[in-house]
Amino acid sequence: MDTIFALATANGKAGVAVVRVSGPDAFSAAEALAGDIPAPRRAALRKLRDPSGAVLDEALVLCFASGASFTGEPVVEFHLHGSVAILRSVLRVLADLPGFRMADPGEFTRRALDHDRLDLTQVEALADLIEAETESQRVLAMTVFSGALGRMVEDWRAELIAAASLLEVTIDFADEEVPVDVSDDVRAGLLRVRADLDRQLSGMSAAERIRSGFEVAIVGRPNVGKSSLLNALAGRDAAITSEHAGTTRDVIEVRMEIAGLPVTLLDTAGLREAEDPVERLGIARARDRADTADLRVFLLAEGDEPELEVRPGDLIRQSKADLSGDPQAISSLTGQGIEQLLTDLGTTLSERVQRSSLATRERHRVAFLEGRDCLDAALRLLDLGPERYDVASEEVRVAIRRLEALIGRVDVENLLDHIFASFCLGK
Ligand SMILES: Nc1nc2c(c(=O)[nH]1)N(C=O)[C@@H](CNc1ccc(C(=O)N[C@@H](CCC(=O)O)C(=O)O)cc1)CN2
Ligand SMILES: Nc1nc2c(ncn2[C@@H]2O[C@H](COP(=O)(O)OP(=O)(O)OP(=O)(O)O)[C@@H](O)[C@H]2O)c(=O)[nH]1
Ligand SMILES: [Mg+2]
Repeated sequence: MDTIFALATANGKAGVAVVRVSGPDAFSAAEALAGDIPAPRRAALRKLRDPSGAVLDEALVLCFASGASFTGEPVVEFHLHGSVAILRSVLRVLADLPGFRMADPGEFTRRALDHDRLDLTQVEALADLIEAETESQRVLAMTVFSGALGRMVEDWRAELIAAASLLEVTIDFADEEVPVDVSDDVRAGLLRVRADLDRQLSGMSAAERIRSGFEVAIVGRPNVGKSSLLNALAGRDAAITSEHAGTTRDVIEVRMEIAGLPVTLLDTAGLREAEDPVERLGIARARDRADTADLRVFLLAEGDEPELEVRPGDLIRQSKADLSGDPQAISSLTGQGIEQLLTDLGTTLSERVQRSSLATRERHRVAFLEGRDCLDAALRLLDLGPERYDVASEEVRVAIRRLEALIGRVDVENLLDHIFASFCLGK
């Protein structure tokens, strides 16, 4: 097996840059560059030299023994001064060591998976953790990274194995005169797992929103102040505003965090019967995006009615409070009601992620659905009586395999490339 190395920290100038080395010969990198192998888990200050003896940097060297590292392999870290030139010189020395090569993106984590340091759900969660930009994303990713989904799958697995074994014992003793009816116990076990699967499935859209974010569209007639509101909510001048009705044509997107949740705010073209063909295209886009958004903020001038269907959770506000003097209205000019609108958006969105599942990905959903189908089939067979117990237990075994694929217990080679494709170099 190759020994791999890569910059583990972000590219470019920095206070400190960490180069990570993992593999059977990792310690020889410490020897080659630092002259000795510091005691494991003790950061040691060393002059790093190239083979000619020239000093490349004065750095911290940190070794992890095989079986007690992130990857499970011997690992050496060089904590360098974050200079592009130092980094290049150190990487060159490493590349010249026999059996050493640059790591592929995600390859350290892949080795951690291969050495059972992480299960597949934890690998995915690690990718999410690194991508996390909001508080809710960090909390969800951290929960799964701590192994919560993996433990849940292990519990289901244990419950299902117990059920299948009960059935199989009954089959084995079918000829003997021991009339034990196991069907109630088996049914209870299958139903427990089934209920958990249902709960996870119904919480998936919330989890997906935490991962990918909510879309909130600001809609209303031209000139009511939608773009001004977008700018006020985002706290920056993201969209052009003007006194001309029909200013906004394309959908303007602004990413922000509301109540710890990732939100994309959409500013849209004002809705009206327009003559101008470009404006008409903009309005068609506005309608489409408002329709698919998770939530709409209807911004109205005095006397306006919402132009589109108002769905549960949608917010309706009157604009330009400073002109109307209406204490219920909001004003992007004075800021009246803007904080409250953010609070209301946060409350509405938070309610939607209350019962988030731990499963966030399509492959989780597919495994849950397939597992549940097998359990349903098993439950139906169970009702047909002991002659069908063998087929029922086979269905339970298939359910177990489907769920095992979640944590990578069964062969998932073909999945790995897909999962690791999203990793950054050095992870
Ligand atoms: N410098 C540095 N910081 C880092 C990492 C790293 O690799 N290097 N990590 C990497 O992403 C994270 C920490 N993750 C780690 C996970 C496990 C082990 C480890 O050595 N595990 C052993 C021993 C456990 C123990 O002593 O408690 C083990 O699990 O057997 C080290 C780091 C975040 N910070
Ligand atoms: N007095 C006052 N004027 C506002 C307020 N909000 C927006 N305006 C003004 O109203 C005009 C229209 O604002 P925009 O934000 O461009 O309106 P819009 O809804 O995006 O308009 P379209 O893009 O054409 O659909 C501009 O002149 C803004 O300065 C407000 O709260 N108070
Ligand atoms: Mg506008």
